[in-house]
Amino acid sequence: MPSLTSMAESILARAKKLDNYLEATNIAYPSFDDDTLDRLPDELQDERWALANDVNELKQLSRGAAHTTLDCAFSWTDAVGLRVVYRYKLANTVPLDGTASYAEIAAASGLKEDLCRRFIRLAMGSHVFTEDLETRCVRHTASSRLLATDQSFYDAVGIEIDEFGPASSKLIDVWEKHGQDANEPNHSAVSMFNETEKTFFDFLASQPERARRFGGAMRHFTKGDSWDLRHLLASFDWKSIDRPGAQVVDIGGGNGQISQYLARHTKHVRYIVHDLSHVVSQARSQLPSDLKDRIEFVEHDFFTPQTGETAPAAFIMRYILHNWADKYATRILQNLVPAMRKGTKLLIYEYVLEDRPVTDLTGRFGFQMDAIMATICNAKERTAAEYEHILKSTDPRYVVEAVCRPEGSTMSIVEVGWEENEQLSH
Ligand SMILES: C[S@@+](CC[C@H](N)C(=O)[O-])C[C@H]1O[C@@H](n2cnc3c(N)ncnc32)[C@H](O)[C@@H]1O
Repeated sequence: MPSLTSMAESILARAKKLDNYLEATNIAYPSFDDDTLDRLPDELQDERWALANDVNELKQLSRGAAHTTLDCAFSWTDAVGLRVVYRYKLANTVPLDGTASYAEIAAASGLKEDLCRRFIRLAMGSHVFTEDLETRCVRHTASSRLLATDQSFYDAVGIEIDEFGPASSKLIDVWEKHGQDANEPNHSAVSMFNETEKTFFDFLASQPERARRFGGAMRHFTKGDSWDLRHLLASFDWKSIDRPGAQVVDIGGGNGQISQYLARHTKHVRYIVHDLSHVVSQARSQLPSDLKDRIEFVEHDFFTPQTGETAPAAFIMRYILHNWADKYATRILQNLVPAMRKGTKLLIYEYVLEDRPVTDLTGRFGFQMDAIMATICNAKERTAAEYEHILKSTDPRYVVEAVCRPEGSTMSIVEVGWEENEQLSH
């Protein structure tokens, strides 16, 4: 491990770089009131995240082993403070540019004044709100102001703190009841927590406000450059299949977001979006008219085999396999086999998990997603080796040809080919 001084020097060098930019462009230094680092250009954003990672390492070393572990153990207390703020919409009870007394917050929210004071002060430990020391009134910080003004940010906080977090308390109970290889989506921690035998998505279908929140949260989480679909273009040689007559089948393609984007960036390929009937009928009616000759929506349950009459140039799946345990992921892959031919590609567009421990704050996201997938549907994020394993165990003719994560992208493409090998096919 480097010395504390050399770690601090590296932090200093990064901080200076950011300060230099802020000073040169007359942007204020960041404060808890104004997150000015959001205004850094793309090329300096990486420096900002590197600074946060370095500071986090130094913080953990200086807190020491016991305190760092206890910080993690106590993190539920921060979460519960934020949950109270979320549930009682406390951010909306404080004027954006003024202050509110605890009595006013209590009157506006319906939460007892004493509880408002205690839980808001708990949240203040994470710089969600601050208090005017003279008047003892509450004022916004950048974080609480975001909660009051950005609905998808509010939804993202809500889904974690009010849905997934509490449900995760049932994860171990699920393993004890259904076994450690529990893989039924309707026996998940979310299902147990909500006392239902429904899957999370079926359950959401009967809860319009929670379904809306889920959609808002997903929009927030997929904002930003690292999620930009241009990375999908850089992950695969689309020109290699962009010829007259070529078809790409978008398995579980939802409203066709991926197909629409690809249709606008390829010339000839036709996109066939497969999904369940209720999704298809809605998606069809929302398809922009200029894409009607390039995109077709077809009802197809991916737990039934492809007909195999025509072999598409490629199948693509985004956010499909990570929703399913290996048992089901294998069935989905098995059902493509009748349509696979030499030259057909299967493009799995997913978060591909690192096969090593990751401590940096950005890279840990994949492991956090993995915990979420376990909680909501007994599913998982997978490493490249795990993708290879489920493909090979489904059918040895599947061959992983590349795993590509373009620079700056969160998502990767696992590019899979099909080997028509006489010996294997008999
Ligand atoms: C997480 S969404 C991903 C949607 C789309 N691939 C995207 O990336 O925008 C999962 C999709 O799988 C679809 N789905 C779930 N079960 C299915 C099944 N048995 N057959 C076909 N589609 C299914 C859902 O309706 C939903 O559109």
